[in-house]
Amino acid sequence: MRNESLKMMIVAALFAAIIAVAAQLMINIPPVPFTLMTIAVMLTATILGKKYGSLAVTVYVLMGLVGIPVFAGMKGGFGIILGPTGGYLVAIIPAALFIGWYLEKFKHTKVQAIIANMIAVLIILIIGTVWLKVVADLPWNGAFKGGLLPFILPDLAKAIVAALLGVIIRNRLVSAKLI
Ligand SMILES: O=C(O)CCCC[C@@H]1SC[C@@H]2NC(=O)N[C@@H]21
Repeated sequence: MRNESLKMMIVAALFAAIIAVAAQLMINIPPVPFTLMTIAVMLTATILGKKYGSLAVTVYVLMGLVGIPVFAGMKGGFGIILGPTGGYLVAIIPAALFIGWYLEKFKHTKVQAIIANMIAVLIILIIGTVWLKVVADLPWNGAFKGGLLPFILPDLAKAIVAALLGVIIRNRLVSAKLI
């Protein structure tokens, strides 16, 4: 394995750990917790790009899947993925892929990063809410009230913060040849 890919895999593992920590910064508002996991996912994808950003997010989900308590509230295991909040956890992988793909196509400017991160938030919230509706057997308005409405504005704000910070951090890491 080339040194460069080994270095990027280590960086991706570090970011997976950062996502795990951010997921614990949460407020329990059943049925779905408010958590900083999403901002960490968006930062990761904005900084690392499509390949290593989505790798870091996938490693995070896989760690939880095998039972490491990295999901919100220090939970882990396959049951969480199959449960009411599993859709958000599955959705962060395509969301990270989307951010990386979009920024590779349209360049890493702050405006493009805000657009990419806002679309990613919608991907996470739409998949998560549909999953919540089906798994928790809620009516559509119950799923919207519990799974989408409380998060839409805070998560769009997180998208803006992640985009602005992500572009700055990425530029610094690229200049320092760290990524
Ligand atoms: O069980 C988990 O670890 C997943 C929690 C998912 C929380 C979702 S992600 C999108 C939305 N924004 C939040 O702050 N919370 C929900």
